[in-house]
Order: sequence, then structure tokens, then C-alpha cells
Amino acid sequence: MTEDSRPGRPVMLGQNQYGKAETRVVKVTRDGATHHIKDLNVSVALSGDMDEVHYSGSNANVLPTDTTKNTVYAFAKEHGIESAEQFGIHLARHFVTSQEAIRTARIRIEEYAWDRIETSDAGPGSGGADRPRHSFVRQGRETRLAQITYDGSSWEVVSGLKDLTVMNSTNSEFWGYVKDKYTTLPEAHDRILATRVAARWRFGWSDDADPMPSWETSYAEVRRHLLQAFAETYSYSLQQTLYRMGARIIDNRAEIDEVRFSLPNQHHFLVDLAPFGLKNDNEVYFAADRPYGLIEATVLRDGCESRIPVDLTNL
Ligand SMILES: O=c1[nH]c(=O)c2[nH]c(=O)[nH]c2[nH]1
Repeated sequence: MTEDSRPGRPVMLGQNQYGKAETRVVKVTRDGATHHIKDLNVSVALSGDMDEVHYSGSNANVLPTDTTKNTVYAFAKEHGIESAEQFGIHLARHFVTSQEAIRTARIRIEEYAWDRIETSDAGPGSGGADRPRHSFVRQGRETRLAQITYDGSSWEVVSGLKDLTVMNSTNSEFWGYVKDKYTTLPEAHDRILATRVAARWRFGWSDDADPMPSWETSYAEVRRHLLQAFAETYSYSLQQTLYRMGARIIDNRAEIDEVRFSLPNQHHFLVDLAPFGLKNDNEVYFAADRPYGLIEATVLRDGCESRIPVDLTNL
């Protein structure tokens, strides 16, 4: 028998709080061709006069957790996200001052920081002056990988990386796809494209008699080409972007014969702010973590064999 179920013993509600945890909000601020992004994970915990909902089930004092999530999105539009602290202060003040039953609001925020990917040019005719600045790589370095196999006479070197997270806040579309009776996806003419890159690339070098590639330079250059191809591709699908990243590596790095990518499509959905009388001009997004599209392909130098395993987790 547990303590609380002993006959005659009074039962009391102790500390309690509620709210929506981990609302993933991405705010894009457009200053001409220069975009700024704020990427937050916001958790709201409210407490106050909440005895009744626990004791009797009366929801009379309960602001739904769904509403707290909507408030996060609406405030991202209305007040912007200057800093996590400022945003949290706005939210906490709002819940405590607008809801009589709520005495305390605790807002926890994780912020994911992004660096800009500087592109080499802005495309034909731009002269580089109004260079697009809408491409970002998430801070915190990726993990670099290497696999070396030697059978006594020949070498196989496969290098790679994982957890290199990148985002384009524009220059991505997805439309013209097959539609069957289960298709509900609206066509997109200006969407966020984001992925966490996992890649492996295989070197042509296999013989001690041949000069070895410079591994450090090669890694840095592959990474640079991959990021620049991501940033500079006007994309109609993640598949197309993947191919461009691979092709750019093969074209520019003679030491590499094969590249394979596994790219989760990290979907960002525009939040419908119309119910709150707000217009969402491609500014406020819900960053979904799952499910995700998973786009995988190998890009090969013409005439070379495909040897990197299909499933990169096996390498
Ligand atoms: O770039 C994309 N490729 C797809 O194959 C696909 N499918 C989907 O639903 N969204 C996307 N986006």
C-alpha cells in the first residue's frame, strides 16, 4: 500500500506548474539581401491558482499550453527577438499580468547560434556588391571522421563529417512534385532549407608509390566547397542541392573520386499568425525535429566505382 492510499490519510497537492515545453521558433529578419536569424527553443512553465484543475478537473483557470505556444510565435512577430532574455521577459510579464490565476511564469530558453556562410560571389552581374547573405552554419564544430583500410598492398581512405548544420533562409523552392490522393503538402516558392550534413568522401589515392594527398588541406577545402555550394545554389529541392555540393567537390578536388551524403530535411513550417491578426511575411517558423525527409545520394567522378556504403552509419 502506498502512503497516499492509506485510508483516512489526507492528500494534498504539492508544487505544480504547467505550460508548453520546447517550442521551436525561428525568426528571420530581412534587411534587404541580408537576413538575420534567431533560433530558440522556448519552454513556458506557469504556476499559481491551479488547485481546482487538479482536484476537480475544472479548467476555469487554465490557459491552455497550446495558447502559450501560440503566444511565443505571436510575440516573435510582434516584438521580435532581440535577445533570449528580452524575449523571455516579454513572455513572463504577459502571462503574469494578463492572467489573474497565474502568479509565476518561468520561461526557459535555449538559443542556437548561427554563423554566416560568406559566399564567394552573388552570381552573374552582381559585382559582389549586393551579395546575398541568407546562408548560415550552426555554431559548434562538426565532427570530423576518417576511415583507413590497408590490406598490405593498397589503401582506401574515406574522410567525412557529421553534424554540420546549415540553413538558407531564402532561395529555396519545392513545387511541381507528384500529387496523389494523400498529398497535402502546399507548394513552396520561398521556404527555409536546412539540413544537418553527414558526408563521406573517398580518396583516389591507394598506392604507396603515388604522392599522398594533403589531408588537412583537403578537409578544409571540401568543407569550404560544400558550404559554398549549399549557400550559392538556388534550390528547387534538397536533392538538387545535394548534387551540387557533391559535384562541386568532385570538380574542385582532384584527389577525391566519390562523395556520399545523408541529408535530413529539417522542415521549417510557417506559423499561421492570421488568427491573432498578424501577417507572417516569411518571418516566423516552427522548426520541426521529426519526422524529417531523408535525402541520400552518392556523387561520383565519371568512370569511378561506387564504394562508400549506402548506409553511412555503417562507416
Ligand atoms: O527538397 C525536398 N525534397 C523532397 O523530396 C521533399 N518532399 C517533401 O515533402 N518536401 C521535400 N523537399
